[in-house]
Amino acid sequence: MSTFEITGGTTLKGELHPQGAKNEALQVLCATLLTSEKVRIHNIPNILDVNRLIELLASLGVSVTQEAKNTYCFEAKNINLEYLNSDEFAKKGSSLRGSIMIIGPLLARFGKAYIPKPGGDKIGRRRLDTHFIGFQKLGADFKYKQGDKFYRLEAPKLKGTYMLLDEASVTGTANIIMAAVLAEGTTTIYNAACEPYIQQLCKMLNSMGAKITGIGSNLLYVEGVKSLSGCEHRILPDMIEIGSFIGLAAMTKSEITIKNVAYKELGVIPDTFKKLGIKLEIIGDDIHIPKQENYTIENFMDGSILTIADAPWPGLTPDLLSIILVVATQAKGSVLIHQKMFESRLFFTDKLIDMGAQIILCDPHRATVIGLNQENRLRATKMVSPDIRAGVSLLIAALSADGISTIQNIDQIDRGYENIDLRLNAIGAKIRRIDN
Ligand SMILES: CC(=O)N[C@H]1[C@@H](OP(=O)(O)OP(=O)(O)OC[C@H]2O[C@@H](n3ccc(=O)[nH]c3=O)[C@H](O)[C@@H]2O)O[C@H](CO)[C@@H](O)[C@@H]1O
Ligand SMILES: C=C(OP(=O)(O)O)C(=O)O
Repeated sequence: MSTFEITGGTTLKGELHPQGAKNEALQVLCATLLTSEKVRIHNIPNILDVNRLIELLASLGVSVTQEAKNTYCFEAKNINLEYLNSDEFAKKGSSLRGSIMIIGPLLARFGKAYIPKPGGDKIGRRRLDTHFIGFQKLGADFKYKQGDKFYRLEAPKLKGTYMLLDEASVTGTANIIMAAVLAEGTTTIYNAACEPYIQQLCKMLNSMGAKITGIGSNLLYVEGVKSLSGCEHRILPDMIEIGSFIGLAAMTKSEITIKNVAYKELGVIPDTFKKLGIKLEIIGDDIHIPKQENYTIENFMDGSILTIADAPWPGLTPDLLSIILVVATQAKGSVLIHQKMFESRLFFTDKLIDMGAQIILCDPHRATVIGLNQENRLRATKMVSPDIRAGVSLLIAALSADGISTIQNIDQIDRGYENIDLRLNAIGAKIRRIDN
């Protein structure tokens, strides 16, 4: 496992270009399995999770051609379903969360799909009921034995139906949509997740000949078609990376411009950072964060302490809460961070407390942060990255801290951030990658 050694306390200055969105990439890559024709995808981020999924698709028989740095062409003409029974598949499939989304396309096109229990962040229980109940409603037979780490689904034919999802699961909605596009008849999905990731997937599928309406809402209609054709698709900039860069600028008192952010797709993210007192200027489609010596957290209108909580889209994505928490440690004022979705995502606050941050972890879901107003810098320390977003939050904390910090297990960061060390060093950061 590699390590980052970070010399903190330097101010950064310059432009950052966000990578393509990890969570969209994982969906649209799986969608390439739905057609035997060529699918060209632009702006694919060069990150561990995406590269692992591309490798998995190639092992399944998809022909993969890299045409430019972030552009690939996929052709799923000769799929080897036998691979699903191999030990190698069991290992590769369980190494990331996104692999779960090969089920919908495989089931729709080939009538069967097996998948090992997927990986991803260990941030609490991450159930998959929504996926499997959805497939069962479409007529699939689902087999899973407790202790067996494999899920098996078979369906000679999928039939459209009405379904009300028990929760607005992001990958669950994507999976069900990809199964429904080739089902017989119309599928209505209510309480669907509607993140830009899902909207992008639906637009891509429609460009392949699918008939999906209601895009952007939580009520989707999917009229099944007999087959899909190839297409060309461009992945949106990663909104979580954009949020991470805004937080980084504020914490390190840096002036940073984030280029081509697709501002319209960012939902409540910019306003949430503004509530922490961070100034953002929108110039064309760029976000410019001016150098700020201090930032003051707003209270609610009645004077009570601000709460920032996650919620299904268009609410605030849970993937930014760890970053918001770390940024609040140097703000003026207090805020309650409420992580409603995941139950183990706030434990990394112990590390921030070691560094001198004032945080009370009220319970696994809630933390109160009392900002230091940039008066006392955090202290450098040694830490291990527990998950992707905590990892980046700790990186931001270390960049703002006095002294030299180390973060181990940075594979967790590489899972979702493309060459983060090189990109930040280019604007003045001091991060050294040590390959162990
Ligand atoms: C590969 C991928 O795309 N991963 C994302 C995806 O994971 P993923 O699709 O796995 O997450 P889900 O949307 O299924 O659910 C995440 C968690 O939130 C809970 N939940 C979900 C919906 C809801 O209305 N209420 C609720 O409490 C679930 O029980 C679960 O514990 O969506 C998560 C939620 O945005 C993000 O953190 C992950 O980055
Ligand atoms: C939780 C995340 O990823 P995954 O679902 O891949 O574990 C994330 O991107 O913050």
